[in-house]
Order: sequence, then structure tokens, then C-alpha cells
Amino acid sequence: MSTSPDDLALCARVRHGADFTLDVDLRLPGQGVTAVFGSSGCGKTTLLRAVAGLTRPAPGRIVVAGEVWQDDAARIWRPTHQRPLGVVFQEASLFEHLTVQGNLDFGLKRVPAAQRQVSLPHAVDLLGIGHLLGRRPAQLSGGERQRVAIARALATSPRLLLLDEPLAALDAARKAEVLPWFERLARELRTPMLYVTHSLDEVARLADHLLLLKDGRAVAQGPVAGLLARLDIAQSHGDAAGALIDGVVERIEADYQLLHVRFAGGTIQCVHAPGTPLRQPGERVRLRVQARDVSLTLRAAQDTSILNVLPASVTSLVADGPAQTLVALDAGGTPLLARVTRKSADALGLAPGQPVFAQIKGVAVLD
Ligand SMILES: Nc1ncnc2c1ncn2[C@@H]1O[C@H](COP(=O)(O)OP(=O)(O)OP(=O)(O)O)[C@@H](O)[C@H]1O
Repeated sequence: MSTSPDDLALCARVRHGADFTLDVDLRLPGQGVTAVFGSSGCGKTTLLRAVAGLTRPAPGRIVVAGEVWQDDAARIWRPTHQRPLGVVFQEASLFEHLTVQGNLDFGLKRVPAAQRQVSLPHAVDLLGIGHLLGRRPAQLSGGERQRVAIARALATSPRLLLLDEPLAALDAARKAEVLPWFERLARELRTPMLYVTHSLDEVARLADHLLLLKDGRAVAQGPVAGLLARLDIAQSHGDAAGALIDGVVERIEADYQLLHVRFAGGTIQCVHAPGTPLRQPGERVRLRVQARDVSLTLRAAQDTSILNVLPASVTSLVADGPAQTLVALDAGGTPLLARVTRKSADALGLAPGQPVFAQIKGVAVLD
């Protein structure tokens, strides 16, 4: 991966008693959303706290966008209040006695005018909270509170945003309300984000890059699409295992409410999700194709109801329980996954390098 001076260099060792040690030496991209993913207790929050200076790693070296926040060898330690970062936790900790405007102004006061990169009106617009400015936190829904918390974090013009499960405390409806705002932030802001989550759905929608932690160690990191399609990683995602496709809307078949999306492996057709804004040709979209929705044939089937039949080749395959096989595919450079029965895998004689056709039934349009 690139080693631009704008990358985040995170080298940290944090010991919690005898049972847990976070021990990472990472270089992460200095832009976009890096999802920090892993099971409960693997060290996600500990990593974020180390970056924020709330925990002091020993040893530690933390460099963000060329600024050294900690370097034990050079005896550099910046306390939290001297680190230009924004932090958003599960529960938005707003000042209850201040209005939303008062909360935002409070965030802004911490930053000298000359260092402000994100204006308050811009942050308010990005999060769509203009109509809430006169309210007190008690008069906000959970989703609105989180949007205010994020706007407040942004108003400080952070060099890095740390988001620790910002949607975890919300019910499904509130999550669905807030996610599009995050997507907008991810698209429009240059500020890099470290986004801790347990949710594969959030990873699929928001992340450019994925860092997988296990027992305090980084087990893998890389661009999200490639990593989610890796068999060893997909296996741990059970029924949710699937691949991501980044493509461009080629045309819209209005009569059938179908999008035709061009990507490196060809064109894929998917149903326009009801209730979402109509896509335009040329628009970039991310699609999710779950492994359970992909079947394989050796010849392209005719007279099938399945719209998407893509030429691909088998990259590798692995047993997924006693009865199923998870198959990694390459469709013109785009990784895909298929889950088939072990019996079918044997009947087709699936093996690495073999050309196949991937029949894709369901495709979700994510953004
Ligand atoms: N202050 C502390 N003192 C002692 N142990 C701690 C402390 N904070 C965390 N731990 C332990 O360190 C390990 C990592 O905790 P951490 O909160 O970083 O995990 P996590 O991946 O964020 O988990 P979750 O997804 O459940 O929030 C856990 O075993 C936890 O019990």
C-alpha cells in the first residue's frame, strides 16, 4: 500500500491487566473511511482511545497527517486537548443545558479562527440540522442527537474523526435515518475517519478501507472490497458473507425499474430500491452481492429468469460447514463470492482456475 506522508501511522502497545494486550503497528490511509472491525473485546475502543491520547500506549508512536502526536523515542506526547480530532461515541454527550446552536458554538470555540477548515454553516448543512438549532438535546431524537454530535465534532476542523460505534445505540429506523448522512460525510469530506463498528452492513456502506482486529492484533487490512471477498474472512461472516462491487450507472430501464451498472467485470442489473432517489446515468454506486445469491454453471444458461450471468473464474474454494462450499471468483478483476452445496461443487468439479458463469439473483444497491 502507499506510504504517503498523509497516512496515519499507529504503533501502539496497550496492556489491560494480564489478559489483554493491544499490539499494533499500522499504516492506514490518510483519507476516506477506515472501518475498524472485530468481535467484542478485540481492542477496537482501546485503539481509538490510544489515538485520542485518552490511553497512553507504551511504547507508542502516533503520526496523523504528518503531525506527531506521540513518539516515545523523541519524547513527544500531545495530550488529548492538543490533538485536532473529533470524537463521536455511541451515546452523544451533548450539553443538556445548551441549545443545539450553543453546543455547536462550544465546539467551535476550541479552534482558533485561522485553523478552521470546516465552517459551522457547512457542518450544519452536511448533517441537515439547520431546523434543530434552537432546540435543546432533550427535544431531539437519538438519530438527531448523533447528527448534532457529529456536526459539533466537525466544527472543530479535526485532522481525524474517531467514531466509536456511533449507530449502535439507535434502533433500526434511526440507523436508517442517520446512515445516509454518514455516507454524505464520507463522500464530501476529506477528513479521514476511523469508524469502529460491529455491523457488516455499515462496513459495506461506508468503508473504503477495512482493518480487522482479533485479540488485540491486526489480522488484516486493505481496501474493503478485496478484504470482504477473502475466503478466510468471509467464512467468519456466515450468512452475511458477500462481495462489494463499485460501478457506474450505465442506463436506467424505467419500464422495469432496473439499473444497469457497469463495473470491471461487465454489467450488472439490479432493481431500483423503492423509496430511494432515482439514480442518474454516470452516477457511481456501490452494490452488494451476497454469496448465498450467487449460483454457478459451466455453460451460460438460456431461458433463465436470472438477469445477471457473468463470466468468471474460480480463484479458490473452501468447505463452509459439512454441506456447503464457499467459492471465491474473479469476474474481470472484480472479486465475487458464491455459496453452493458441497454436492454441487463436486458435481461441477470446481477447482481453482476453472472458468464458470456466476448467476446472480439478488443485488442490493448500497449507496
Ligand atoms: N480500563 C480497562 N481496564 C482493564 N481492562 C480493560 C479496560 N478497558 C478495556 N479492557 C479490556 O480490554 C479488552 C479490549 O477492550 P475494548 O473495549 O478495546 O474492546 P472492543 O473491541 O472495543 O469491544 P466492544 O466491541 O465490546 O466494545 C477487553 O477484554 C476489555 O475487557
